[in-house]
Amino acid sequence: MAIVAKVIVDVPTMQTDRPFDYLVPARLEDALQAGMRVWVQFGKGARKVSGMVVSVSDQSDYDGQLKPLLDVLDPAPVLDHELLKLSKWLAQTTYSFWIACMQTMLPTMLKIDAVKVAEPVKLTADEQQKYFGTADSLAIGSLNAEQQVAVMKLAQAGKVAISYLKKDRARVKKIFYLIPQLSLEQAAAEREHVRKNAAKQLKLLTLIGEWAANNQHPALMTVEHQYGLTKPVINQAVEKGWLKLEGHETYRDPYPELQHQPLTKPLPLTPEQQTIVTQINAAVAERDPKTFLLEGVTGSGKTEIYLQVIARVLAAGQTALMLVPEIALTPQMVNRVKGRFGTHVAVMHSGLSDGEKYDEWRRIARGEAQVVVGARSAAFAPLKNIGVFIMDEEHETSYKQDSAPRYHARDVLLKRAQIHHAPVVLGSATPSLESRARAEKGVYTLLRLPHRINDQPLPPVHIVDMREAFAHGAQEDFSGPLLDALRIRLQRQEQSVLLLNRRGYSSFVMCRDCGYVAKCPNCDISLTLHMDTHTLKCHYCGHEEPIPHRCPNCGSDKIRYYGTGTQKVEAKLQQLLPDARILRMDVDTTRRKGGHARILDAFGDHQADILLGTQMIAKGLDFPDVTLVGVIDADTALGLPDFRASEKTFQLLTQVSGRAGRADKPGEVFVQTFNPDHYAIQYAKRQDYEGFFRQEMAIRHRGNYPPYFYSTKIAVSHVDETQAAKAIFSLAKELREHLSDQVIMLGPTPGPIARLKNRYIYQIVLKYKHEPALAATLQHILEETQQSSRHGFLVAIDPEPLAFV
Ligand SMILES: Nc1ncnc2c1ncn2[C@@H]1O[C@H](COP(=O)(O)OP(=O)(O)OP(=O)(O)O)[C@@H](O)[C@H]1O
Ligand SMILES: [Zn+2]
Ligand SMILES: [Zn+2]
Repeated sequence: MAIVAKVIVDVPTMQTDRPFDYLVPARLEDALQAGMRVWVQFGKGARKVSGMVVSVSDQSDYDGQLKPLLDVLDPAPVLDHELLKLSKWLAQTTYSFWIACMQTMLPTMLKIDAVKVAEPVKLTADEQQKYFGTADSLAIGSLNAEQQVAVMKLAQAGKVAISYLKKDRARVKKIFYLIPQLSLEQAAAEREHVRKNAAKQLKLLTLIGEWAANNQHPALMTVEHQYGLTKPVINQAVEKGWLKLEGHETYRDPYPELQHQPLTKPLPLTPEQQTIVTQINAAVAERDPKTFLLEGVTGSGKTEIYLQVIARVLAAGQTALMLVPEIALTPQMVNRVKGRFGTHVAVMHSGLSDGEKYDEWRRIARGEAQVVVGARSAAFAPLKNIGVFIMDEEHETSYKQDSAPRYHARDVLLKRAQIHHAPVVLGSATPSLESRARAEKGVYTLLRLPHRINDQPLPPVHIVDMREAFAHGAQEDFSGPLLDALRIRLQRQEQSVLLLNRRGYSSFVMCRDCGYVAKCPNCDISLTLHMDTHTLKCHYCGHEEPIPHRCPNCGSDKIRYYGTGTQKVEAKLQQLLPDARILRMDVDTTRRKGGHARILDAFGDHQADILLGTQMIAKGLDFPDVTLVGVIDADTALGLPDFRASEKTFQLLTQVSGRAGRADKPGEVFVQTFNPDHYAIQYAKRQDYEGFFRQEMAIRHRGNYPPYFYSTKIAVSHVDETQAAKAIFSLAKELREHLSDQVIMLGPTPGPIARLKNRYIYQIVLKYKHEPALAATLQHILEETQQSSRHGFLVAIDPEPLAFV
């Protein structure tokens, strides 16, 4: 009987988004398993493409002659049964291509596909610029689904060649060891045959004798360093048969400095902590996939709870998956988990090199690491037998991916929890409204830690009305009360943290004479200044140009940089407090690898009195001598047309306030604002999450916003604005026909960025409570646009978007 492999091919289009049957050649019959990548011939031209085996069967639904599968890429499955199942669920719930979802789950180095420009280049200058910029090749994995389709089309037109770069095996890092092939006596005898002036060879022979006698296999690297024996000398010895080189796979350790620290001991829990740990442990033991919402004020000891639950899970022979927001993956958090569980921990976040990521992934897949700490994409870590899922700072918006597949890591954890029969712990001092509302309804179990460890009070928060402050001679960004508080800290040799709540982290260029702002020629967005390369870049399409010295519009030379302003604020602060030692943390000072860690270490070391930074300083920092937190501009987000603006402001203020007075010295917070009476600011002053939750829920209820309503955003884009507009209106009509009249439709409107990568965007937001026909309707719309994609339409569907506009 023939064995058939069901393969999802790496051709991300709607028509190919299903398994195709291939005949498994006899030589592979025993070896082939689901979750392995393979080479197959596909389509009219019988192109060679890669694909993923999703199942192996002895039956085929296809009547024609099956093509044989060409080859396997992986010696073992890269996706196990659970992750394969998860990938299908992900594709359905995010309206994405199945193959794209599977690729999202794998580390970059396992993605074998890169697209290269064909030689000779047949792309028009426009196409070259649009897809490749100045590069001559690009990884197709770095493109979104729509771009991938576009590039595939270029490939079909023979304009670019697809070349598959398989790097993963070559990139396995190996350590070579020297295995003596001579005994002590043989080595001595061999010395007689060597020229007397060949000092290196004589030395090596002596060493070989010693290693043989002591049964040692020294590492090549050590031998080179310790004895100054160069590679040619050793290669010669290998040729002569004195030595053998043996390569052993090894891992890159992203945190070498943590290697030799003694492990920390669990702290004796407070009664509050103990009650919570007991409840979570009970669910772990009963394999109850329930969700806990751990609402604990800042500094209440949530992390210690996570660590003790993880310890319990490990003791039972299970594994643990813990997510933290990218921004909080400071060495502080990694230290705490690695410090407790040492080599059992694998870390996954974007700060690691591709090689490091790949190594950590392999350690997990092979069962060598049982605890995973990572950012969003670590939700797909290939752990087996997971005993608990933890998501710290569960309200963080970085858990939602804003390109396809548009998934939320929280949903992934909840789904995996069902498969593994394990509980989920969502922790935060300021839970998302969605999660807190679910706890209210009893869908999640609410656990609360209302007190700080050692019953330290939460720091008092003073609201400074900046309108008044300016009347009383405030110095630009600094009110009198904040400056006084800073001076007191300097006298007492205590530390302060200052938050500059500027929206976005980008800097731009503007002409002071005519107001011209440098904009991207392809997108409706200003270009971002990069001082390191001295260029202006578009973060959306990659367009890059030199910084102008004269205004291209009016010719004036008064063209200036504007930006987050941290540098300017720092200069002003230094002028006001000449003796203060200030550390600045923003995109510029953390751009280089490890920049983040260096600044935090220096601050922890008391090399500075004041840490001044953007949002990245608000989270997870635990410095005992910080007794003052200042927020320079609390309201920047409040003016945005975003229904989550109040929630985000409240969360940010509460989180950053939580950095003060965490140890025995009491803390104090100053929040400067132009809206002192705004409820988000008032509740943050009282650090009253529950109060804020109730008021905000009332407002969401009145506006029919989440969490009272579900929402989905649908965007259509086209290079021709009229076409895009027409398409969105016909799409709106179709949605109205198929959906109930309970659905609230916002739009059609132009997208928040009206043009991106030369495509005009129009959008619709749907709000609804229960709409069983929605998924099928959207799926149908996607299929339709695929048909019409030769007319250049692209549709993007975003379930539960972070923002409507
Ligand atoms: N049971 C305990 N006994 C003594 N100290 C503890 C205990 N639990 C936690 N701590 C200490 O209290 C401090 C605050 O705890 P932790 O950082 O875990 O709080 P958190 O709730 O995670 O804080 P945040 O949300 O603000 O980051 C830490 O320095 C921690 O080591
Ligand atoms: Zn100008
Ligand atoms: Zn652009």
